Amino acid sequence: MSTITVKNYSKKIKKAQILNQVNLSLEKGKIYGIIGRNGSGKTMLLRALGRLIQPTSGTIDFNGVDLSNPDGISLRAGVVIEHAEMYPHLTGYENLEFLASIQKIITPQEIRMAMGRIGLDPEDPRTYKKYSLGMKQRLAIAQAIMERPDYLLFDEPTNALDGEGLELWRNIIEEEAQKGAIVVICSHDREEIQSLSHEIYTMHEGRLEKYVQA
Ligand SMILES: Nc1ncnc2c1ncn2[C@@H]1O[C@H](COP(=O)(O)OP(=O)(O)OP(=O)(O)O)[C@@H](O)[C@H]1O
Repeated sequence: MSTITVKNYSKKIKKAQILNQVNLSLEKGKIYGIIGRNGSGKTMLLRALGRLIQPTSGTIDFNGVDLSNPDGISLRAGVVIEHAEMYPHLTGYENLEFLASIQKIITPQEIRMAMGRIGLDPEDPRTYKKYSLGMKQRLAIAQAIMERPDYLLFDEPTNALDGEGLELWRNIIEEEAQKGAIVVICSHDREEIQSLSHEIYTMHEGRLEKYVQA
């Protein structure tokens, strides 16, 4: 079974211990929820999983192979963490088309499908700067799923979504997990996390613990 394993992962920035000996094992096809207060380290953990930061100590491996030295491993992450960098003068579709031109692994039809799954119209002539916050969030979700990632990382992905957007997003993550993706979601919204996740963890001052329901 494909597994991502985080072992004793710590991250210090200046004197602050942002992640403290984090251990976590993520399996294919499962949805993981992480809850925690502002500043507890959730985003930093997602950045670690997305390999956007390097640990001060500890490792992340995929099926036993260290991901900091990932020769020969093809593991695609779909990430919705920070405000996505998009071109303001391009339409949503044109932005995704540009991003897809980097890896060249998907067709225009697949870009359109990804947009359709989250309720965006690929033919919408509006440029990104005219998008509402919720539309921007939907476009970031479309970008994250369009290249069929092996794992998906979402940081508070739904705070600007309306009811319809939320429903579409929930369907997407359930479908992606069923297709075999690993999905990790960080949120303050305990109820949302509880309704979606197979396993839940709490983050507190950089320490991760399994959440045991009372
Ligand atoms: N670039 C940085 N340099 C120094 N400290 C940082 C940096 N980025 C984040 N931090 C600190 O790391 C800690 C964890 O931040 P993080 O963004 O992971 O929290 P979070 O749990 O995602 O919070 P929120 O719920 O507000 O999004 C915070 O104390 C924050 O101030």
